[in-house]
Amino acid sequence: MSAGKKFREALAANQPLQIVGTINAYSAMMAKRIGHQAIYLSGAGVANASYGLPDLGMTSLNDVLVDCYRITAACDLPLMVDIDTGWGGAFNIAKTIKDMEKAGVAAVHIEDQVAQKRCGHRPNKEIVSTEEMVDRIKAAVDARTDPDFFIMARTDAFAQEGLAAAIERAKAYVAAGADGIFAEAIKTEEHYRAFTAALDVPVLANITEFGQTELWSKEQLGEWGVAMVLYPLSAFRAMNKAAEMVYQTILAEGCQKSVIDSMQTRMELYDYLGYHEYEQKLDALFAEGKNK
Ligand SMILES: C[C@](O)(C(=O)O)[C@H](CC(=O)O)C(=O)O
Ligand SMILES: [Mg+2]
Repeated sequence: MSAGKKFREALAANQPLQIVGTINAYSAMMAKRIGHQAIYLSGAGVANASYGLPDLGMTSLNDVLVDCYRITAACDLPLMVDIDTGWGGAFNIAKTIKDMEKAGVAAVHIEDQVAQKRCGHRPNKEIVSTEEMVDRIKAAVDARTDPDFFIMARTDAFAQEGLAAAIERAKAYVAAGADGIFAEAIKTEEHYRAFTAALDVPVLANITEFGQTELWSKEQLGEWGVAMVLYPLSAFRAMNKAAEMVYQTILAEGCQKSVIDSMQTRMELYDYLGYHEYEQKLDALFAEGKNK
């Protein structure tokens, strides 16, 4: 089954579908074992974690692809990827889609900000015209080879143009072939209800922390018609805080004993990795060698 098909099945089976950010291959393995159905590679996450850069459109297609390959090699959950503005004009966007499919990605979202983009929850975002975004979507849709590969349009228009204009844009994006709509940085129950009522494609709510959106629950969002709930950087933020505490403690106390309880144990780590199965195979191979 293709990655795109897996994503669509997960979407049909879960209302709404929770999609958790997995900053690396190992996080993706943990998310799967814990029972999640879909995972996400954040554009901000790649910029921040893999390159030490802010989320300002400075990472390239190839920078993001490296992380896609690592994650899809380690975990077979459907992966949604943030492709920012698609990295260029129609040809570039087509290449992005083809490369994402080849990397085993299930779904992407492409946004209507200018190339010099910002995080969706920051002020002073600039957006392109509806026509330009429609062209981006058409280029993406035309380029896919798997009809199940899921192409979502993200609109950042709410902040600048308001609710009605953002919904009009979303409608135009759906008419251009978008399979779903990511309504970025909308704020209230009324906003979500207005989006989901106006559109007949799945709508995604980005429940990112410390931004514009309240941390609405999956149940609340589901009632308002939302089909996908995204937690792009939740685990990453928690990892960072834990790491910060460990670095500080080692320096301040000369020892890590006081923070040992915040650490995943060696056994837990090995369990997620299937370390013992590998080790047993190795032992068996060695034993065979000795019997000869
Ligand atoms: C979803 C997002 O595009 C991302 O790159 O993860 C970000 C998340 C964030 O900065 O909290 C966004 O622009 O919303
Ligand atoms: Mg992003």
